[in-house]
Amino acid sequence: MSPTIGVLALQGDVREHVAALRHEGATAVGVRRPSELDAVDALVVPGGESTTMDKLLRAFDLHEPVRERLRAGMPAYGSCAGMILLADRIIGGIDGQQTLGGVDITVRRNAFGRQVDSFETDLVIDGVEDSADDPVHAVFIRAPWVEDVGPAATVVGRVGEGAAAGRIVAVRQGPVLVTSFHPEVTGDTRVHRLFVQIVRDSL
Ligand SMILES: NC(=O)CC[C@H](N)C(=O)O
Repeated sequence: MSPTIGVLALQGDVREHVAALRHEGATAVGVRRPSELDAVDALVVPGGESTTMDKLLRAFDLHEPVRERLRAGMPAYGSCAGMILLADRIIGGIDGQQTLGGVDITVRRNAFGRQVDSFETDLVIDGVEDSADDPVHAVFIRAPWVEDVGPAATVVGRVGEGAAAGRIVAVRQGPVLVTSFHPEVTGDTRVHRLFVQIVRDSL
C-alpha cells in the first residue's frame, strides 16, 4: 500500500517535494490545516524560510498539532528550512523564532556565510542507495549546518571537501530525517526514496 505523506504547504518549495514523493510511489498531499495533518502518515517540511514558516505554523494552528504528532513518532523529513524547524535547538534564529523540534541537534541558520550563500557538492549519505559509488549531488541555498549532535541523533552525511569539509549536513533520529541541502531540486529522488522507505517501515 502506498503511504500518504503530507508536505507542509504554508511556504517554500512544496511542489518539488510532492513530485519527488510521487516519483517514489507515495501519495503526496499538501498540509495546511490540522484536519489535513490528521490524514497523513508522515510529514515533509520543505525548504524555504524557517522564520516565516514558524510564524505561519502558529497562525494556522498547526504548531502544537505537528509537535504532538512528532512526539507520537510520526516520520518526518526536513530539508534546509525544514531541518531548522525539526531541530531541537537553533543558533541564529530571529524574532524569537521557535522550532517544532524532534531531532536532538543544534542547527546554525545561514551557517555557510555570505561568500558561499549557495554551493553544490557531492555527498555520501548513509542509507541512501548507492551513494558511496554514486554520490548525491547536493544543492545548498543559504543553508544551515548542524553545529552539535546530541546522543539521540545519528550523523548520516558530512561535506567531504572544500571550506566546509567535515560539516554535518544530514542527520537521522529514528523515523525523522533532516538535510541541510535540497534533494528536491536536482531530479535525484534517492533521499525521498529513503524517506518513503522509513515511512513504509513505520506502518
Ligand atoms: N533554502 C532554505 O531553505 C534556506 C533556509 C533559510 N536560510 C532559513 O533560515 O530558513
